[in-house]
Order: sequence, then structure tokens, then C-alpha cells
Amino acid sequence: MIEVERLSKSFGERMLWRDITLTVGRGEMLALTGPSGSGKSTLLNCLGLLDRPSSGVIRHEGKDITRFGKREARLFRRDTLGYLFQGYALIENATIEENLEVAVKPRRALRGKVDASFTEALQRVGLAGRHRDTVHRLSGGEQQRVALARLIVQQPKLVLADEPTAALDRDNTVMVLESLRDMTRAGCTVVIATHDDTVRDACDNVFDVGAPLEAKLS
Ligand SMILES: Nc1ncnc2c1ncn2[C@@H]1O[C@H](COP(=O)(O)OP(=O)(O)OP(=O)(O)O)[C@@H](O)[C@H]1O
Repeated sequence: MIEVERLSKSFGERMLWRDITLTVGRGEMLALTGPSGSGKSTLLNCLGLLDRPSSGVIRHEGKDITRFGKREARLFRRDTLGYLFQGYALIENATIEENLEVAVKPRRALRGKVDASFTEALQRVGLAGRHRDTVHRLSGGEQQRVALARLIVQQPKLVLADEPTAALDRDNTVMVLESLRDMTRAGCTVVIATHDDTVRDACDNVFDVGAPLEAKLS
């Protein structure tokens, strides 16, 4: 569960958003909407400890993550967070399989379940049998699906997704949404910044980052 309380962000004189308060429960999927430049990505970055809010509190499972020191923040990113960001953050010169290996925690690797989980994840995203393809040879949409497979293998507790369907056609958009929904069924909390109405409609709640305070949550 993630709880955001009276969160504000300014860049110099410019107040991007003010007093955001919202809760996303375990197993819930929240859409962050709002016009371009309203601060959706910045809010996701604050949730993922890639940026700092100017004021307010973010709690994950009751812990104020904005007060984490370097070590706690590193462990939180490694053990709790999963990102699905623009640019995918894949290793371009490596194979799909090598990109998935990065996400696997060592203790799971030891149990020898890795191959099966890779095969299952690649099947889920429509890339079955493509383990050995090099990432830079893939299309934008395929790379986006590798990033999703990496998330499925990683099994994070909190997923932050920034326009996860931007490079995808309708079938693949549905596939991404179904995969994220599968993850929520396993207890994962998902927050998605999106302009896509299909994505917004598939979420449990919508938070409009650009709306006046009284009209934000619907
Ligand atoms: N480090 C920074 N310093 C100054 N301004 C910044 C910084 N980071 C973001 N901004 C500004 O904050 C605003 C919000 O950016 P952000 O990317 O969060 O919006 P967004 O709602 O995700 O937009 P889009 O839908 O176009 O992706 C933009 O005007 C951006 O230029």
C-alpha cells in the first residue's frame, strides 16, 4: 500500500502540484492523468525515490520512504520497486534473456526456477522463444514488452509505469494491462501515468494531477 499525504513539488518559483493526498491499496491499480507538463512523471519519480518532493510524506507499507537514507533507498529500489518507464532501461547490446537475468534476485536463481519463469514471462508478452534476440534489433513495442517481461520475472511489490503503452498497438496494450492486472492479483500495487483512455478505464481509480484540488480523485 502506498499513501501520499499533502505532497507538493516546486521547481524554483514554480509550484508544479500542491497538497496531493492519495492512497493506493495492495492489489490496486491507479491511473495518473493530466495534461502534458502537469507533473505525472515527476510524481512517479517521487514515488520511486528518483526525485524529492518539496514537502509532504510518502508511506509504503506504513514507512515514510521520503526519509530513507541512501542504503534504505537502494534496498527499496532493488527489493520493492519495479519500473516500466519511457526508454525501457534495457541493456541494448545484451539478449532478452540477459536483460531478464538482471531482474532476478540471487536467492531465486539458486532455486533453479529461472528458466521456467523466463519462458512463462516471454510467453505472456508474446515473445516466446526469443530469448537470444539482441535487444537493439527489436522494435520499440518489442522492447517495451521485454521491459514488461522483466517486471513479471522480478515480482515487485510496487510498480511505477510511465506511459507503458505509448509504443503499442491495441492488442499489445490489452496484453500489458492484463499482465499488470495479474500482478495486482498477486498483491502488487500499480501506479500508471497515462494519456491513454484504454489504460485509464482499466484502472481501479483515477487521479488527475492537473485538476484543481477539490476535483482530483474520481
Ligand atoms: N528537474 C527539473 N527542473 C525544472 N523543471 C522540471 C524538472 N523536472 C521536470 N520539470 C518540469 O516539470 C513539468 C512537469 O514535467 P513532467 O514530465 O512531470 O510532466 P508530465 O505530466 O509527465 O508530462 P507528459 O505527459 O508530457 O509526459 C515540466 O514543465 C518540466 O519541464
